[in-house]
Amino acid sequence: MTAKIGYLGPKGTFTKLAVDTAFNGETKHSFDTIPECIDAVEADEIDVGVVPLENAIEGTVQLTVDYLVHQVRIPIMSEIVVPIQQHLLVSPDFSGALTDVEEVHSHSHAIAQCHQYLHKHLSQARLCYTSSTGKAAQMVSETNKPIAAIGNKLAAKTYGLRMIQEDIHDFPNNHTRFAVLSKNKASVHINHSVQSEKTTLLITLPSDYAGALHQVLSAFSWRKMNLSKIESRPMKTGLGNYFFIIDVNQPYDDVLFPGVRGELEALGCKVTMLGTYPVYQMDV
Ligand SMILES: O=C(O)C(=O)C[C@]1(C(=O)O)C=C[C@@H](O)C=C1
Repeated sequence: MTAKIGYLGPKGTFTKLAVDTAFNGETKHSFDTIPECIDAVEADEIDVGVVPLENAIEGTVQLTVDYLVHQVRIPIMSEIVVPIQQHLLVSPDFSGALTDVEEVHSHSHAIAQCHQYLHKHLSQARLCYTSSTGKAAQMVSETNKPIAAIGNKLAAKTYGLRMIQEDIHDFPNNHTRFAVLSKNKASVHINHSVQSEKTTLLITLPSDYAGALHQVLSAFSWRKMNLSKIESRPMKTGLGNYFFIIDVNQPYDDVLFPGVRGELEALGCKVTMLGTYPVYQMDV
């Protein structure tokens, strides 16, 4: 049976670009928000959900991480990494200069990736945040007002917009990681070569004491387990309470990971695995 793939939509988002590159043949369903997409996987309305996880310039997509940690626990089955190029999109009828643009619409992450450009060239324009870059492009296509969207070439094509300025992101090596979420591994078919394997752990420390994080990291370090990311997020139980999300650059195994878990649990930590999965780096 063909898997149903959900993504942060509407058409023309970077998530849709990632989904189109990674999956072919499957049916694709657009969701307006990240929580709606994750909820649909949880409710078995779709088999797979694809949502943004982290951008090279702006960092973690907090909404995705917090939703996966606090609301709905669905394993990460794969990670897709795609290059990100942000363009300034206007209606084909817009004939003014950049200084005539009154508003710039986009997703907060896309706006953040272009802060310097906006500061230098569009300081008069009001910044308006949308649920995705595709949504911003759709809005620009539906009005006669002198407004612009930040988005990709697919959005320009999908909504018939003109790219008034290409490549407006502030740093060149721009990529975003997308999480492929599913309850069932068999639903995820990505026909690309695997670049690496990763395991993401959620670790809660028992209480704030000197050297706690050092002890946690030691459990990985003396086993020579390479970490590619460590990030703390509030537990939402009060100021000063954090959990850590740790990416380990290797797949789960039956010796090292149980060893780490046992050691950390002996220290009073709680360890939860958010996924052990292949990473696919793609050109879109
Ligand atoms: O709005 C989109 O196009 C998305 O897919 C979301 C998102 C993000 O959340 O980071 C994805 C990639 C880009 O970094 C900008 C926006």
